[in-house]
Amino acid sequence: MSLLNKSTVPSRTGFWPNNRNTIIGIVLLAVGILALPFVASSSLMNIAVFTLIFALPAIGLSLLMGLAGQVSLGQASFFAIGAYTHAILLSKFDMPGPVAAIGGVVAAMLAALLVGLPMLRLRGHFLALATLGLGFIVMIAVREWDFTGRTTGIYGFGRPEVFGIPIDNNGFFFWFVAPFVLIALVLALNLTRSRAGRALSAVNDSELAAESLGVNTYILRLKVFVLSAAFAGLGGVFYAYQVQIVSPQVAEFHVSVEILLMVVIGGLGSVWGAVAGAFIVELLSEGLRDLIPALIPGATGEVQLIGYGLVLVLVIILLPGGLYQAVMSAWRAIRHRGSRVDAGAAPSPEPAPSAAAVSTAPDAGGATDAAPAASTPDTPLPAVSTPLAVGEPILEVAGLTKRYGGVVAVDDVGFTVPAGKIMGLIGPNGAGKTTCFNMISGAIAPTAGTVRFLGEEIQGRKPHVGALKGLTRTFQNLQVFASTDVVGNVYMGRYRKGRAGIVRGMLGLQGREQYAHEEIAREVLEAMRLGDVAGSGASDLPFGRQRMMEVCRALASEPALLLLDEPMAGLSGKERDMLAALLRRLRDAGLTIVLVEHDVAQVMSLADTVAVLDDGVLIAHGDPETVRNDPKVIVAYLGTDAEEAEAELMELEEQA
Ligand SMILES: Nc1ncnc2c1ncn2[C@@H]1O[C@H](COP(=O)(O)OP(=O)(O)OP(=O)(O)O)[C@@H](O)[C@H]1O
Repeated sequence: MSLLNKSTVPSRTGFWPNNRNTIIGIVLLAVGILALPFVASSSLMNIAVFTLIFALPAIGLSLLMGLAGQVSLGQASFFAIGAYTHAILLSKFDMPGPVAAIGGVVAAMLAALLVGLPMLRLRGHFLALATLGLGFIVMIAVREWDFTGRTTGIYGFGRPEVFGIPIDNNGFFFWFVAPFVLIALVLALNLTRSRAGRALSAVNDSELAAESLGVNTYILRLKVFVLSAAFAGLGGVFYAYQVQIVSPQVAEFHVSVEILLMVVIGGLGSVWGAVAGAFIVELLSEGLRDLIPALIPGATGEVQLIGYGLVLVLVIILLPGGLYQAVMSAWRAIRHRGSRVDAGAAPSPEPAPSAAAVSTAPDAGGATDAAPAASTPDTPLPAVSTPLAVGEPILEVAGLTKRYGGVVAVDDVGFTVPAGKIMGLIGPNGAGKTTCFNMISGAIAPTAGTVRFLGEEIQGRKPHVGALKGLTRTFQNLQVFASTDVVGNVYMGRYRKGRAGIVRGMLGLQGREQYAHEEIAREVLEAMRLGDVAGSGASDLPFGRQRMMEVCRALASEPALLLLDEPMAGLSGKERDMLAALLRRLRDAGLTIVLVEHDVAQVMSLADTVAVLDDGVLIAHGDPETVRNDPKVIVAYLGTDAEEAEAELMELEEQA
C-alpha cells in the first residue's frame, strides 16, 4: 500500500498532486536525516532532534490554520497532554512504550474532541479563545495536581528501545523520531490534496458555498482539529522520551507561541513550511537563549517570548506567506528567467494564448464571437439526477416567513415546484427573493413555515443536508473558492458524489475517484465554454465568467433541483442566450430549476411557471401568460401606472 496518492488514471494537467516532486523531497529529506548524525556537532544535533519533535505539532497546526482556517493558540496543551499521559502511563502504570505512546496520542485527541465539539459550532475566533483557555487550564491543572507531580512533574521513566537497543543518544533518537515525522509529512501532504483537504480549503474560502455543495463544515473542521491534536500529542510523546521529565513548562503559553511561529514562518498552509519553520524556531530559540542574557543581564524566559513576538510581527509584516511564499517566488523567478533565455535562443513558432490571456480578455462578460456551444443539441450536457417523474412535487414551500426585527422580508409564502420544470421567481428589488432562496437552501433558518425537498422537511437544517440530497444553488453575490483554480472550483461541485474521507485522503487511496471527478468537472467546463480557462485562478476571471463558473460548479453536482440566483447578471447577450438554451436542455433532461432573475423577458420565455413576490408577499403564481397579464403584477412589478406598465410589457414581449 502506497502512502502517496496514486492512480492508474492520469491527471491531465497536474491538477492533482505532483507525486514526483513530493517523492524527491521526501527522499532528499530522508537522506539528510540519515547523514546528519555523522556530520553534525552535538549542539546542532540537539536542535535537529527538537526540530523533529516540534515539527509534529507544527504540521498539525498548519493543517488546522492553513487548510481549515482555524486559529489555535493552545497547541501546547495537546502537546503537554500527550507528554504527560505518556509519562504517567510509563512511570505509574508500567505500560509498554508503544501502548503508552498510543495512550498519549489518544488522550490529546479526546481533549480536542471535548473542546472542539462545542467550540467548532461557533464561527470567528472562538476556537482561538477556547484553545487559549484550554492552555491555561492544562498549565494550572498539571501544576496543582499531585497526580501530575505539581511543579516537579513526572520523571523516572525509561528511554525507548528498538529491538533491545536503548535509544540513548541524540543521533539514535533523531533516527528514531524521523520515520514518524516523514510519515506525518506524507499523510499531511496527501490530506491537503485530497477530497477532504480541498473541501477544507473551500470552507476556508466560502463556508456558505462549501456547505451548499454538501460539505458538512462542522464535522470536517472537528475532524481536522482532532487530527491536529493527534500530531501534537505524538510530538509530546517524543518530547517526554527525549527530555526524560515532563514538567508544567511544557504546557506554558510560550510553547504554543513557538509552534504558532513555526507555522507562520514556514508559511500558513504549507506542510513542508511547518517543518522548515520548526528548524528555524529551534535555531532562533537557541540563539535567543544566549543572546538575551547577553543583552539584558538576568533576563529569563519571558524576555525570550518578546523575541518570538518581534520575529512573529516582522514575518507577518515583511513575509506574510512565510518561507513557502519566498521559496515559491524565487522558484517562479528562476523559471521565468529560464524561459526568457530559451525564448531568446530559439523563438518558438506559434505561442499558444495563455489561460491568463484568455481570462483577461477585454470583454467584461468573457463572451466570444463563436456560436454558443451549449445551445446546440449535439453538445454534451452535464448529467442531472431525476429522482421523480416529471410533474411530481419536488419542492413544497408552505407558510415560509422571515422576520428581521420589524422587517418582514418574506411573509407566509407558499408554492410547489413540480419536477422537471423551470419556475421563475421574480419581483422588484427587495421583494424577498434571495431571502426565500436562503431559507430553501438552508443558508438561513425561517421564522416560520416549512420547506419540503423530495418529501423531507429541511427548513432550518444546514445547507449540506439539502445539498447531499441533490439541492444545489448559485449565489447573487458570487461565492468563488479563490484559493483554487477554475477546475478546482467545479471539482468541488462533485463533492456530494465522492466518498473518500480524511483517512483515505491521508493514505492517498482515492486517486482514481479524484481523477474521475476532475474529468467530469472538465467536461462540464467544456460544455459551458470555459474549458480554456480551466487552469486559471478562479478569482482572476472576469465577473461574467465567474458567474458561469458558479453555474458549472452547481451543475457538476448532478443536482435534482437547481436554485439559480440571478445567473444572468453580468453576462453578455450571447452568454445569456447560451445559458437560457442550456437551462432549457437541462429541464428537458429532467432537471428542476428555480430561477431568480431580473431579466423578466428571459424568465417569461424560459419558465414553465412564474411566482411573483412583492414586499415579501407572493402576489401571483401561475404560467407566464397569466402572470404577465395579472393586474397586481403589472402594478406592483412595473409601477403604479397600469397603462405605462402595459406598454412596457408589450416591449418586453417583443424582445422575448
Ligand atoms: N439580514 C437582514 N437583516 C435585515 N433585513 C434584511 C436582511 N436580509 C434581507 N433583508 C431585507 O429583506 C428584504 C428582502 O431582501 P432580499 O435580498 O431577499 O430581496 P430580493 O428580492 O432578493 O432583492 P434584490 O432583487 O435586490 O436582490 C429587503 O427589504 C432587505 O432589506
